[in-house]
Amino acid sequence: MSLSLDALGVGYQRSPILPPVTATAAAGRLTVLLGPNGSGKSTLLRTVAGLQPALGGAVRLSTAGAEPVDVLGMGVRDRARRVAVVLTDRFDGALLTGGDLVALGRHPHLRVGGRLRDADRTAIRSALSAMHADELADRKLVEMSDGQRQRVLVARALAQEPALLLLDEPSAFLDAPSRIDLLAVLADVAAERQIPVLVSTHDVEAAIRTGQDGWLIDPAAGELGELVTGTVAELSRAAIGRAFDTDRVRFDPGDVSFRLRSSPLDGRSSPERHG
Ligand SMILES: Nc1ncnc2c1ncn2[C@@H]1O[C@H](COP(=O)(O)OP(=O)(O)OP(=O)(O)O)[C@@H](O)[C@H]1O
Repeated sequence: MSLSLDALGVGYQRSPILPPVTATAAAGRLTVLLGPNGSGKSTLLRTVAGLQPALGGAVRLSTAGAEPVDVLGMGVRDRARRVAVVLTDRFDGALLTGGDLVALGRHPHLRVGGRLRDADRTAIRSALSAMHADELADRKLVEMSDGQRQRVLVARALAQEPALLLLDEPSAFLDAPSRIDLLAVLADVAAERQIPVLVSTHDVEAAIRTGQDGWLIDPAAGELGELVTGTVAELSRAAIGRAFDTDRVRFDPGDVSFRLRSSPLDGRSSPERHG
């Protein structure tokens, strides 16, 4: 199952914020969506997910040997079965347990009456396990760290058993090691489930270390910006710098990090210890 955008029109009130987007995200691979603040990552993801109207074009899911299906033309219930979305909004359900929350992911698959069956319980367990969150099944959300809560939110999306997983900035509240770890787990999920996983992130360094393919929005290219695609290694060589560099900060592809053009740390040898 791969995702392809065909001249997808992205914008608000009929005004595009990007040129028509044509790109693919392969099954089994983690595709990271990168771009500076305000470049259009969330708007693009929301449009792919069908959460806001496309200004034109198509979003298709293709499986080898079968006709591609048009995501934007699907009914709401059908789309909920195939496309899972994790957004940045804080989840308001603090008294639910992790298991309760993940069970909500089964909702599109339940029959009238909404009782969980064995297959649903298996999907819930497998989603928690894929996110290394088995021990959170009985813990209340209010008693979880941001990182634990994020894993359970992603597990809820996996419990949908989607053909496509979309995540908007899932690592926003996480520390640096947890950000890398979450992206690495998402790469495993893509490989194990053989689905495309498309994730937007501000953490370019973690994305390059863990992602496989990238979609990069370069807002300075052309009138409306440009979407550049490639492997993360290809993007990091020049395109990341073109999109993100400023007068004061530049991306160093050699050690995959942003640096001040003149750093106050230049010439300092090691931290001083006190006490
Ligand atoms: N509801 C809206 N109506 C009109 N324009 C909007 C709306 N929401 C966002 N925009 C504009 O669309 C552009 C892209 O915003 P978007 O939130 O998609 O960018 P982003 O790359 O996700 O940003 P960030 O990295 O800061 O989260 C911005 O210029 C923004 O001002």
